[in-house]
Amino acid sequence: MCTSVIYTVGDAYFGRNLDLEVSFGQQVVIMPRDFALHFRKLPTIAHHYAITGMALVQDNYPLYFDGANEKGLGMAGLNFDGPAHYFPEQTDKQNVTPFEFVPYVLGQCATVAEAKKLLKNVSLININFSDKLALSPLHWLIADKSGASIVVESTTAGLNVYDNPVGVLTNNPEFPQQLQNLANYQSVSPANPENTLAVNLSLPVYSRGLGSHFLPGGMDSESRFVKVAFTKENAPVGKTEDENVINYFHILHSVEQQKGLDEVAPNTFEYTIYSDGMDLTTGTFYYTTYTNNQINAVKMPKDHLDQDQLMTFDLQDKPTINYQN
Ligand SMILES: C[C@H](CCC(=O)NCCS(=O)(=O)O)[C@H]1CC[C@H]2[C@@H]3[C@H](O)C[C@@H]4C[C@H](O)CC[C@]4(C)[C@H]3C[C@H](O)[C@]12C
Repeated sequence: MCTSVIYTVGDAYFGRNLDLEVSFGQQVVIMPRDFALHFRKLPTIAHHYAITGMALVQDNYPLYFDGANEKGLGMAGLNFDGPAHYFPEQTDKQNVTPFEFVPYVLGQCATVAEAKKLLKNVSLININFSDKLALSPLHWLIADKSGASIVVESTTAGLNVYDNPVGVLTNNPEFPQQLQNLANYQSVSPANPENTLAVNLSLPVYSRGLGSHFLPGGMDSESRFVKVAFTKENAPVGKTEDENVINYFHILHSVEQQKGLDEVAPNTFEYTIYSDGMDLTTGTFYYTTYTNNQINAVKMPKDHLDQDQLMTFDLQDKPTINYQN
């Protein structure tokens, strides 16, 4: 499972938890403006917006899991196994394969409004990256620094683009059902509850936090959607970048998966391999990993973006314990 959020507090922070049982060897990858973007069925884009994100580089091609561009538009791909459907090539469409989709959008669009326009004529097609790397069934959260966000889901019905009033995405079911399910939890609150069950009964408020008693806490996609929406909507607004980055990671870590809790095959457990987020105004990319809770950061080198070579940064995965004696 995975979770992606946009947290808007002056600057906006966008990113995700990557939850899986195996790591792909991903790195932080900066794609500068002149890195030639080749497509299977579309003309090459020679000059585009620069992108920073988490990607697996294969044959000098960055397969982005998530990222954001220099204009403050972010995009993350999350598992959508079952409903996801990709199409054969269509003559009247911009045919994009899912592994090209993140750079296709982030390379050309500065805002969610621009992305919506671009998506009007896009079809996601079923062409694998290679024999070894088949397509993944994904859906995507796209968000910009104004806080606007959309969800893109390619199903047998076609390419569905939904406005996202919550600014979060997890996995199945389809996005409209996630919103419908969220409505079931509207009485959950950070405040102590009022007794509306039976006003003549004296019910003690025996614990702090009783307003969130019915907040789901499971690893499943619907539970994480509700929990992260609650955490994000009630997150404080910090006064500094440090405070907001810390708030942001607390939101993502509220739905992180610890090893041992989500068995996907006998004795194999999905866990949160990394959590990341970009400040969509400054372009600084932050991340933590399962073994290293220290927040690491890679700045967008704004004066060195007019070039054509990828910049890669290995994940800092070693535990950092600050021994005090
Ligand atoms: C598995 C990842 C999504 C995490 C997630 O949602 N997990 C939940 C699993 S489940 O619902 O509980 O089954 C997705 C996100 C981005 C994906 C990667 C990116 O799309 C980039 C390439 C695309 C290639 O076609 C396949 C390898 C790949 C490198 C993908 C592997 C994998 O499918 C990734 C890493």
